[in-house]
Amino acid sequence: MLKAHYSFEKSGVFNPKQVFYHLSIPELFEHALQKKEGILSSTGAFSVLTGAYTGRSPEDRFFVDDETTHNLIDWGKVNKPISQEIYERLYAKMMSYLQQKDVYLDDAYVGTDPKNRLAVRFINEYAYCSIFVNNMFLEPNTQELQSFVPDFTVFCFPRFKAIPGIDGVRSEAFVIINFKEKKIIIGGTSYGGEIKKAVFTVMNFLLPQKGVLPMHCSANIGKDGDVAIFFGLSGTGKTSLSADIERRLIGDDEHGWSEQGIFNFEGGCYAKCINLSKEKEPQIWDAIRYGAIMENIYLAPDSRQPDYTDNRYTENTRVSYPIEFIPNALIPGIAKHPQVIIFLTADAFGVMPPVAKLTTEKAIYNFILGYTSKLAGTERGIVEPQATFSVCFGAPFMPLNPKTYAQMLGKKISQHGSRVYLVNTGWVGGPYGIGKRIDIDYTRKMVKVAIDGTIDQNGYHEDTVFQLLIPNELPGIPNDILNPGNLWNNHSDYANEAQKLKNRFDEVMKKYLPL
Ligand SMILES: Nc1ncnc2c1ncn2[C@@H]1O[C@H](COP(=O)(O)OP(=O)(O)O)[C@@H](O)[C@H]1O
Ligand SMILES: C=C(OP(=O)(O)O)C(=O)O
Repeated sequence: MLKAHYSFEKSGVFNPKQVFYHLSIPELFEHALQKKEGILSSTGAFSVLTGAYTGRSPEDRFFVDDETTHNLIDWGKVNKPISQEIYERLYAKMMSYLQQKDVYLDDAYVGTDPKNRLAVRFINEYAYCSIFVNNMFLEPNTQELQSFVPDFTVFCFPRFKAIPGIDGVRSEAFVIINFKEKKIIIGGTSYGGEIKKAVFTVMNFLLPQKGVLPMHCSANIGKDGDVAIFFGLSGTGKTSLSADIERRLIGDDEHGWSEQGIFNFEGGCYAKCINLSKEKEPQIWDAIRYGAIMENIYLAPDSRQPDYTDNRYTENTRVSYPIEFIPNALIPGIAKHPQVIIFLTADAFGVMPPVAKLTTEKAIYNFILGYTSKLAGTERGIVEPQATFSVCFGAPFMPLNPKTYAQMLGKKISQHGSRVYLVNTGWVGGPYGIGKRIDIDYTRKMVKVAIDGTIDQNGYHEDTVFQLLIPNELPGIPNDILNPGNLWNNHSDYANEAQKLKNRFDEVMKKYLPL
C-alpha cells in the first residue's frame, strides 16, 4: 500500500517524496533490487554489504542526558551521555536530509506479551532495512494497525553521516536514544544489529520499571514444556545453541521475564554465519532462503553462491530471517518460567571449565561480572577475541545499574528454583592462538545434560581457582575436556593464567559487592 501523504508529525517537519507504508516482502525485495541496495544470492536470500561499520561500535552509541534518565542510567558504562542540544541539531540535519527522499515506514510491536510490548514506528531509508524490520519484529494485525500509536519512533538513515567534531559525536556513525522524545536516530551505519539492539536498549530501560526482567538471552522449550534460557554476549552461542532439533525455539536473543513467565521481544532471528555448515547448524542453514537477508557474506561473482568461510568484509557475517523459518518454533514466543539458565561465556584464556554448576550466589556473581570475550568482528576494531567484563552479558544494551537486573534475576531464580550453569564456548587447551575453540558438538552435549538434569548424576568437584562446580563425569565427553588444566601442555602455565584471571574478577567485583 502506498501512502503518499502519510502525516508523520503534526509539525510538518517531514516532507518525504514518497512514503512506502507496510510493503509486502516481495514488494520490498523488488524495491531493494531495483535500487541496487544488494543482490539476490543463489539461496534466494537478499544479500547486502552494510559498509564500513560491519559490527557494533559502542563509542558511537549515546543517550540524551535529561531529567527522564539522569538518575536511572548507569553512565559509567559503554554508552555515553549527549546533550539535548547536540541531539536536536543532528536530528534537524537528519530531517532536512530526509526531505524529498523515499522512505519506508513500518509499524511493529516489540514484545510478544501484549501487556509488556512496545509499539514502534520504523522509518527507513533502505528497503532492505524495512525487510529487516519485518523479519525481526512483530506485525500488528489490520485492526491494530488502524489504531497504532507509536510509543517510540526509529529513524534509520545509513547514508546520512555525521561530521565528527562539528556534530558533537565521535564518528560519522551514531545511534542516539532520546527517552524523553521517544525517538531513536541512527545514521552512518546500516548494520541491522544497531536497529534491533537500540530498541532492545529501550526495552531494558523501561521493563524493570514495570517489574519485568529484560534479558540478553535466547530461549527454547522441550517436549515436556521445560524452558531453558541462554544468556551470552554477542558471538557466544545464543542463536546456535538455542536452535536445537529436539527443542522448540522461543527466541534467539532478547526476552523478558515477568510474573507469568518469559516472552520473546522479537519475531525473527539474527544468526552469525561465519563458517556456517549444514552439518553443524542445520536449522540456520535451511533458514537462509527467500525472505532472509544476508549481511556482509561474500558471494561468488557468477554463481552468487555464498561462501560462509570468507571473512573479507567482517567475521561478523549475519543472516536475518523470521522465526517461522525455524521448523517448529514456538509462536508466539511466550512460555513459563525457565527451569534451566545457562550463562554462555567465551573464555579466550582457556582456563574456565566447559561446563559448571552455579549456586544462586555464584550465579549472581557471574551475571554481574559478565566475564566473556568480545569476538572478532562483533565490534569495530576487534579482530581477535578480547577478554571483557560485560555486565549482565550485555553491557552495551543494559542502561540501568547492573544491580537492578541482578537483584531481579536472583529473586526469580530463588522463587522458581531455576538451575544455573556456566558453559564456556570459548577456548580449551590454552589461550586463543594456542588452544582451540571447543567443538560445538561437545557444547551441545553439555547443554543437553544440563537441561535434562543428568549432569548431576555423577556429582561434582570444586575447581580451586574459581570455586565452580565441575561435573565428575559426563557420558560421551572425555574427562580431560571437563577440567581445563588437563588439556594444557604445561600445568603451571595454566595455574598462573587461571589465577591472573581470578585476580581480575576480584578487582571488577570490588566495584559491585556487596549487592
Ligand atoms: N562451542 C561452540 N558453541 C557455540 N558456538 C560456537 C562454538 N564453536 C564455534 N561456535 C560458533 O560461534 C558462533 C556463535 O554465534 P551465535 O550463536 O550467533 O552467538 P550469539 O547469538 O550469542 O550472538 C557461531 O558462528 C557458531 O558456529
Ligand atoms: C546483534 C548483536 O547481538 P548478538 O550477536 O547477541 O545477536 C550485536 O551485538 O550486534
